Amino acid sequence: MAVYTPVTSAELSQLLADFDLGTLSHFEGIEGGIENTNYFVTLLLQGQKKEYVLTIFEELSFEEMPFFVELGHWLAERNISVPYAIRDRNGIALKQLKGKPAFLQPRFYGADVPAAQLRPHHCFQIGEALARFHLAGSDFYLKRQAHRGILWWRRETQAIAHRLSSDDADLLQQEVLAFDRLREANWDLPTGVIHGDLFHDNALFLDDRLEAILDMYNAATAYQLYDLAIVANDWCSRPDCSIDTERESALLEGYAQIRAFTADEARAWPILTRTAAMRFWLSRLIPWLGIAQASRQGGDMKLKDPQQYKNILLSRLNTPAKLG
Ligand SMILES: Nc1ncnc2c1ncn2[C@@H]1O[C@H](COP(=O)(O)OP(=O)(O)OP(=O)(O)O)[C@@H](O)[C@H]1O
Ligand SMILES: N[C@@H](CCO)C(=O)O
Repeated sequence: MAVYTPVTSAELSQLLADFDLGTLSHFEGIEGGIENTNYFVTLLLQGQKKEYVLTIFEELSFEEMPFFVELGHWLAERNISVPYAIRDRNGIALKQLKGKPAFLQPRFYGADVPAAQLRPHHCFQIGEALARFHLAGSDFYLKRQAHRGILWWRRETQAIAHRLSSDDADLLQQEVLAFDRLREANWDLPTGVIHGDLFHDNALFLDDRLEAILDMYNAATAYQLYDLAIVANDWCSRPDCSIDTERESALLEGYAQIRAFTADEARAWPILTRTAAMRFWLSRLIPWLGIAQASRQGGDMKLKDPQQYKNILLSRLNTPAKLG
């Protein structure tokens, strides 16, 4: 259960008093997420019920929030189907609940597709949607360094090395260095706002059509192809962590029909699929080792399996990914 911050109906009603969306009819915690607390909130306005989602941010500070609030508005205004923070009657979208940043957003319908049911047509659609997201976000006026990006993985691989086998520590370090070399090469790798965590559980499908992309709180300014690599590793890997090339081809085809790849992106693809695997191996390892989970109170932190991402990395090393 991932409701880390409990709220009462009185607290919620107080927040809702700033909006003209109606009165509180019902609310319930959403199980499933691991980073933030989410509630489905049903409001009654002129006899009609309408549903929203309230997110309370467990890790992001108030200072970090404007990037995400603005990004949601920016993308939604460009017809990208993502949640955005609803402004109250004074134009304020970012709220405070229990001392934490919070906002209310429209509810989307549909469900994520379980990993075992992902097919090429899902991958094709998410590829198209990600390319549209990248194009819409390419001139977004705010920039953000990923909080689990290059500085973080350089620092953390050093910090945890003594807790790992020397083979694992070397493997992480090898991929950190491979990304450093890629950056130094100054290849033509389009940069812009990326989603940063577009796993299949962050996409809703309705009647087999992609309805919305959720959970943009790892968004940052980075290589667009790196974002696609994150998607490929999650959406296109089999239970044994090998890559399903049929799904991966569909993903790349869907993406490329919206935004064509550069020649340098084709060269960078095998490296970035490994970087993306290293990033999630590391972010899963840290809580697994019991190092960093200070901000969670009142709920159990759900741990994801680091070994899966180590195996995806090994799979990417054994069979380098190809673009085109
Ligand atoms: N706007 C929305 N409309 C419909 N459902 C939503 C919306 N926002 C969140 N949800 C539901 O809440 C779940 C958790 O949301 P989200 O992925 O943003 O949380 P999180 O804690 O940041 O998760 P993660 O584990 O991916 O980091 C989603 O999987 C989805 O079921
Ligand atoms: N998608 C991440 C967790 C949320 O950031 C993972 O599977 O490790």
